[in-house]
Amino acid sequence: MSGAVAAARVLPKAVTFVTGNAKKLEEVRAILGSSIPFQSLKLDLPELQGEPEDISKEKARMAASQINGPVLVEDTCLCFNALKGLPGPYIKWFLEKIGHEGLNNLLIAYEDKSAFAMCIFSLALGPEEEPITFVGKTAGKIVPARGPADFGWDPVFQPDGFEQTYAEMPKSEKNEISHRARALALVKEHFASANYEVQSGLNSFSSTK
Ligand SMILES: Nc1ncnc2c1ncn2[C@H]1C[C@H](O)[C@@H](COP(=O)(O)OP(=O)(O)OP(=O)(O)O)O1
Ligand SMILES: [Mg+2]
Repeated sequence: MSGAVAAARVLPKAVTFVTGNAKKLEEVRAILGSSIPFQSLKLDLPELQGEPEDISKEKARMAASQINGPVLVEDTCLCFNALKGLPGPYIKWFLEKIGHEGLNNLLIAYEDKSAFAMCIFSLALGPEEEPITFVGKTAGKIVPARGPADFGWDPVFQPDGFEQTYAEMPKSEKNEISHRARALALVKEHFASANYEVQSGLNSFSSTK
């Protein structure tokens, strides 16, 4: 389904962004501002296996059936080109087990330190609906950790064209070029053209401008 839907689609309630990661939520709020009204819910959804887009879609299906309403979820991958895209969606466990140094060590045998950060949002309008995906990528390279270590692998990812790692960059700058910002730009475009109407109790709003 593309973003160009003519008839207004009534959603029973506002979209819920489901994540167990407070930092992700913080970035999504900072990037979206008030452009898309959403609520959030902290739920630890299972970490699935497979191709990144399938993982994100399945995550949305699970969240939509738990919430019984429209949901937005996001799955983040860090893909090393020398390793044909791994750790990819498994970056969470790699980071947890081997840390920043271990991530660098994975590439010791390779000259190619290039990588890309990828963020895949999936929007499911309800439990029985096929999720729509929005993919954002930012190319860069893996470097020894620099900068504050308060968000995941930010200290070891240096985006192309910048001298700083994600962790060293001012948040506002990161939020302009990040994989998450690029995916959210597509989410915004979709909401701007999809003509959703939300009805929840006394409140209602339309996603069109
Ligand atoms: N922008 C980012 N910069 C650095 N690290 C990130 C970023 N986004 C996510 N991470 C980390 C957090 C996780 O360890 C891993 C992504 O795994 P993922 O399953 O998408 O997140 P999560 O399990 O923390 O939240 P969720 O509940 O939304 O799945 O990468
Ligand atoms: Mg997760």
